[in-house]
Amino acid sequence: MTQLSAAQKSTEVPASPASPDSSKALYGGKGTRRITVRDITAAKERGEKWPMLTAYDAMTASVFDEAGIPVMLVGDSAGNCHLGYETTVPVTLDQMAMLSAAVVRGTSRALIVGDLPFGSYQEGPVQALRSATRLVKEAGVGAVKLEGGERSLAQTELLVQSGIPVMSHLGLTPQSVNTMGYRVQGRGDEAAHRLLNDAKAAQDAGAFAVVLELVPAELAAEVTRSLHIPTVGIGAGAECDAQVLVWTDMLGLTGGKMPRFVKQYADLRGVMTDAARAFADDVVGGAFPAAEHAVH
Ligand SMILES: Nc1nc(=O)c2c([nH]1)NC[C@@H]1CN(c3ccc(C(=O)N[C@@H](CCC(=O)O)C(=O)O)cc3)CN21
Ligand SMILES: CC(C)C(=O)C(=O)O
Ligand SMILES: [Mg+2]
Repeated sequence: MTQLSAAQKSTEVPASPASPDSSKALYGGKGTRRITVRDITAAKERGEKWPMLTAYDAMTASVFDEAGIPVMLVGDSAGNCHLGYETTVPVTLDQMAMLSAAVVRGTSRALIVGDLPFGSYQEGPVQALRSATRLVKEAGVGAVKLEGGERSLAQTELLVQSGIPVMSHLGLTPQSVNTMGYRVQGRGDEAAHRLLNDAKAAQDAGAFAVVLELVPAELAAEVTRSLHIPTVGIGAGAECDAQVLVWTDMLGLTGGKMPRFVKQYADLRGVMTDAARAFADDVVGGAFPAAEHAVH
């Protein structure tokens, strides 16, 4: 066995609560192995905030992985943002399996969460287990997400008992657009109480995290304080443990009217439009290909 140097030994001294061990951080930490749901649980205990982005393909996912994004969601928002549908409702489990597999292949560090699409878990726990098992075995996801608290309780329990980590999704649940519409959820005492109950039910059923979509910030803060699992906000204020955005919204690729919770960090749509026009102009004008692009 090799002797540890003094410097190596000193890194093993447990961090005091006053100076949290930043080497373990989900974002900006030193870890290189793939993140697990246990790392997510530990982050809540440290009071650490973390970012999540959606991804639908290997290349985009590899960029976010290299940027250090610790958790990626293969969202059924792929319906809108990748497949050209109006809503997430038509998305199939076959499509989610294909996209999830690509995102897993494109990443080495992020925890990949696969969204269970509409119709793949509503029939009951057995259907949910069959669907989630496909995403785990065929695509290699580390966890799945499903919409609903109380109404998806039996599904969450069976998946967790079977060894599949579950992220729950409450508030605006887009798969229920035909009954709920796209509206803020949890406004008013009764609705707020129902949401808090749903969150606790998801936690008790074994969920490792809960997405809160379009929920009043004060209510999301209360849920965050009440749970020992992290809350992941989207339009749910700053007090959530984590934040998620749809990647094409965040990078300005989606186009059209954005939900007000979106912050745009780039203008990919503008960049790509300009590049496509520059290429087209070069082809039409004869500037491309130049001599160095030809083979002889
Ligand atoms: N591109 C994209 N981004 C998303 O965030 C997203 C999807 N697609 N598809 C799946 C769901 C659907 N989501 C949505 C869809 C619409 C609103 C929306 O219309 N919000 C309005 C009104 C809210 C209200 O005041 O009640 C808003 O201005 O935020 C919000 C979230 C979030 N998800
Ligand atoms: C917006 C997030 C939470 C989602 O469910 C999705 O992208 O499908
Ligand atoms: Mg979704």
